[in-house]
Amino acid sequence: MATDFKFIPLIDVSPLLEKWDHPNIAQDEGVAQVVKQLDQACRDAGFFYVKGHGIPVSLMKDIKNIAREYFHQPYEEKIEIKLSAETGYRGYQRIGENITKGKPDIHEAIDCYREVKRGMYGGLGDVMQGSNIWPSNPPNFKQLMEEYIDRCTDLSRKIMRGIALALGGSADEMEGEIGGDPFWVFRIIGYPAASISNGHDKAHDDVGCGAHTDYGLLTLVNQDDDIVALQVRNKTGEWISAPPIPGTFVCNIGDMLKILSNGIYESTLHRVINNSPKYRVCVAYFYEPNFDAAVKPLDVCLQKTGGTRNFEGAVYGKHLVGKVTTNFIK
Ligand SMILES: N=C(N)NCCCC[C@H](N)C(=O)O
Ligand SMILES: O=C(O)CCC(=O)C(=O)O
Ligand SMILES: [Fe+2]
Repeated sequence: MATDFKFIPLIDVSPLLEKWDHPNIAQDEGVAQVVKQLDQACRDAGFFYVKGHGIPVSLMKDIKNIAREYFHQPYEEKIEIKLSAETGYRGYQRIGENITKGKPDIHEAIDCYREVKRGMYGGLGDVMQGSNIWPSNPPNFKQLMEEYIDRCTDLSRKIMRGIALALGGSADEMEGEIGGDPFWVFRIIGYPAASISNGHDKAHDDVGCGAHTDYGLLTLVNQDDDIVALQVRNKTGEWISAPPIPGTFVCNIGDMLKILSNGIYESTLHRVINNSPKYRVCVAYFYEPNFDAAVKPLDVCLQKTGGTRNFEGAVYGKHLVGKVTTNFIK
């Protein structure tokens, strides 16, 4: 992250969503305002809240509540959809099974990915091969989550158009070979309430998710309304809270956008600490490049940064597989 930001800005993206496929989008005054705010937020913090996003707040709430219902079940029920290498790393992981920088994360989760069919990306796709596994309870879980995922994909594509303009590119700069057929990752996460010891409440600073960056282009975080737990690191190393703002998404930049922008934007470190006496639910949608995209700095960003590549290129699918295969305790 480039600056010592103290808070995360809130952006109303509705003017961008109204004009997202307009041929003269770059000339529109309302869109230009949104683009300017996106650019500032991406440079300063790599994080921003989004409102005016068009996803019904009732749906945002429903999926958190249905996730809460799922996590509330006994372990034997939850483990019916166990994540393993055989399921293409899809399914349920118990508390402490995901590790970040060698330490177990104090969260449980269901991981989902866009479907990968056999041979779809040659050998590159083998590890991720499979379709999502959904719990049978609550009964409408799959249907609701799939509807939500579709809406997040659509919203992310439109926000990425604004970010492409912010970088000085054309609106569809991040489509085609880069993200025309975007891969996505979806995590339904539950963080246990802070533990109580010696008969009195004591926050233990259990790390719900250790400091990390996200892997792709753009993340949409839908977090519980009443718990402050997500923290974002600024340039001096201070942890800045991203408190819930009901009805909004917390958005952040992933590693692939850092490379594409040649470092004009960075993927900011963040972590989760749930010190509240309540169980916290968060549903995170990750919009990523095409699985087989060879990601390298965009020409327009190279020109702005003096012409030298600040990062090695990366094949997105390889980056993902590298993470996924080292994220779990054996
Ligand atoms: N798909 C994404 N971005 N997942 C974020 C989880 C981050 C924690 C993971 N153990 C890690 O170390 O990356
Ligand atoms: O729980 C949160 O607020 C964010 C989770 C997160 O950073 C992630 O899953 O990548
Ligand atoms: Fe994250």
